[in-house]
Amino acid sequence: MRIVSAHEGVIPISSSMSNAFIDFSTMDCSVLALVSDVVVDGQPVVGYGFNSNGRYSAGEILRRRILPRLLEADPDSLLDADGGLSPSAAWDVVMRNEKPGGHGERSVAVGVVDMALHDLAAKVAGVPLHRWIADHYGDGGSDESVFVYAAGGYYAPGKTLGDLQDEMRGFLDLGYEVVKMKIGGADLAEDLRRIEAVLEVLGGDGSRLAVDVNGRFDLDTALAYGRAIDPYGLFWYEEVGDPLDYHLNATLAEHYRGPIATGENLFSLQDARNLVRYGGLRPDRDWIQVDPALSYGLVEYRRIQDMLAQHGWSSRRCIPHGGHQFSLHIAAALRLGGNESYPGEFQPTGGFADDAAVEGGRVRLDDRPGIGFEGKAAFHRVLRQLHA
Ligand SMILES: O=C([O-])CC(=O)C(=O)O
Ligand SMILES: [Mg+2]
Repeated sequence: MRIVSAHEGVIPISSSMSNAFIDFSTMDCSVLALVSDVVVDGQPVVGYGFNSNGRYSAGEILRRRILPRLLEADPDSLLDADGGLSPSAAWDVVMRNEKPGGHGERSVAVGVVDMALHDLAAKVAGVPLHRWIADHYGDGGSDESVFVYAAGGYYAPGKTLGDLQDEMRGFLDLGYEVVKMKIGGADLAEDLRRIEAVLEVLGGDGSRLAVDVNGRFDLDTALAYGRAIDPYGLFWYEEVGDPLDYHLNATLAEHYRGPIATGENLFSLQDARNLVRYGGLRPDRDWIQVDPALSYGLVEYRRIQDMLAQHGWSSRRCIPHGGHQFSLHIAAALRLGGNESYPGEFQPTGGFADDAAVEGGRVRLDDRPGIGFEGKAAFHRVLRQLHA
């Protein structure tokens, strides 16, 4: 098989909400279609990718470096020994002449391509991506359903405590059992009022509430909030300091007893390894949130999984950031602990297939070939326009 053309674009996923660090008024996202020469039912098979949420589009890197390398490569160099598309062979091709380190937005660009390659490979094989991953990288099987938590609880102009409670009630009505809200964008007293408002909706059960600081706190603030929220017994305390400040994280882990989660802004094997080496995370309770779409794709994510296993970490301690369908397949096939979900935000990319129902806090995988963007009508319309 051959990739005959690549069609890259940028779409807005903007909104009026904010976390503790950024607002999303100008947030956008790279989208990609890779058209192959394989024809099914009279149509070429096309692989789609996009760059999750929270980092801006990476079109310049895609157009100037990554896609030209892919399209100009000897087509056979992109195939495995059986003649199937090999995302890991393609990874070596698109990363040729790139220095190590300084991952920046390059990892985002490669992640978009890696997602589209995996979508394409599974579609050509005629199987859902989780099955393709299980067969090629996993133990041959996959989890039938995946734990998902509903992320939201952003700051927004005019948003009241009642609005926050309604948002969380909406998540529970959809079938979620664990919800996440932002903190760190207000002072401690105000954030505690917000947390307690959400706990009221959860019947006082802190183990069903995660809070996310988006890297805002210095060490003193991290510890002060930690002392204040400790009695709630929360699901996790997320990305408390700068993502690369491993010492802050390690000090926090010495003082805060509850689970800590981090990793959504670590974009490489090397950064993730440094987190495990120096970040003080505890494999019996903490969570690693590396997002395969932002961090050089599934090819790199598998390297991260191998590294974690070497350090005694179970794959079940990983719950990727991003709330996208790609990681849902990865979570099922690599037997992760779950996946984030965005029932309300980041449209049209956010969320799973239109018919994906959450039951008891878990979502079942469907049988559409590939990632299954075709089951997410509004997003699929955008993706189809790329190569119309
Ligand atoms: O607000 C964001 O950028 C998204 C985020 O941290 C998350 O999903 O955990
Ligand atoms: Mg986060």
